Amino acid sequence: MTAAFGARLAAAMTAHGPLCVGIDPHPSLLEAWGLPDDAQGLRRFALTVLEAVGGQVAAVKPQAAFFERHGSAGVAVLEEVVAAGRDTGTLVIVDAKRGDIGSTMGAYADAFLRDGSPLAGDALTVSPYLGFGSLDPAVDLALSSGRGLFVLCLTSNKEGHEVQHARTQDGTTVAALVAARAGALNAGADPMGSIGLVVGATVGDAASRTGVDLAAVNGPLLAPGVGAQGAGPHELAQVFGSARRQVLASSSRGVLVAGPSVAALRAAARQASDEAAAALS
Ligand SMILES: O=c1ccn([C@@H]2O[C@H](COP(=O)(O)O)[C@@H](O)[C@H]2O)c(=O)[nH]1
Repeated sequence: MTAAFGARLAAAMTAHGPLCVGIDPHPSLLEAWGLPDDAQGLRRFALTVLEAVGGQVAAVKPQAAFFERHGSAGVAVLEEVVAAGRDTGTLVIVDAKRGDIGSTMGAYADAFLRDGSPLAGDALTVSPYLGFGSLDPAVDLALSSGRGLFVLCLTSNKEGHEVQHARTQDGTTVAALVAARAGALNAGADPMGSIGLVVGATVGDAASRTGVDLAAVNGPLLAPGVGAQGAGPHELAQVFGSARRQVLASSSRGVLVAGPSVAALRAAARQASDEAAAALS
């Protein structure tokens, strides 16, 4: 039986530091790397990133959108990248941000979380904005298969507050509700549960302003926004306070601009990981 995702991630962060490298084959990066904007270019790009950081960082996070924009050929590359990432021993978080009514969510869960599915990594990003309970099929399958979820809570984009800071009739914010539901699923887990949140490293004091108790989530906190979106060590320390040990900082372009040299990519990832570790210690 596979160990729980939360325990596997905690061990990976202890071994390699608290960094997730995003695999985001932007057209502009493909061009900068001298690669074509097609499925072969994607494949070369993603496998180069894995050669550089596989076994060196806690996790990688392929962004599904950049593969899907190439249709079935791109999705086939994503499948290859998920398998190759897992073969390196590095945890693979598929950033597909799925969310739908429960019956359809069951199909997404089968695609991204079921043993044997070619798109199933170690964890999946999901959206709770059809109601947290709509995620139940994904929660059930993640927990029974040793996988994890990262539920969008306080996202790194400037528009996120329109929905996430909104208050329900009793004054609770939407973000606080999402965080409390994740925390309930992680209750009693040691060292931490498998139902994480996405909390951008760019959100400043939003957690305290929205009443989100990050430490009480007792699960991993995926923190995009490091690097290209402007957040760095100072912001990581500021945003996460006493929940620092749960944080997996995520950087895509901030590392990827160092390519296509494998050595330069590896060095950029090591520097980002060391900086995150220092900020979160
Ligand atoms: O709140 C969120 C949730 C997800 N993301 C994703 O992370 C990466 C960020 O890329 P950078 O190049 O490091 O800016 C990207 O795949 C986003 O879709 C996010 O940025 N914010």
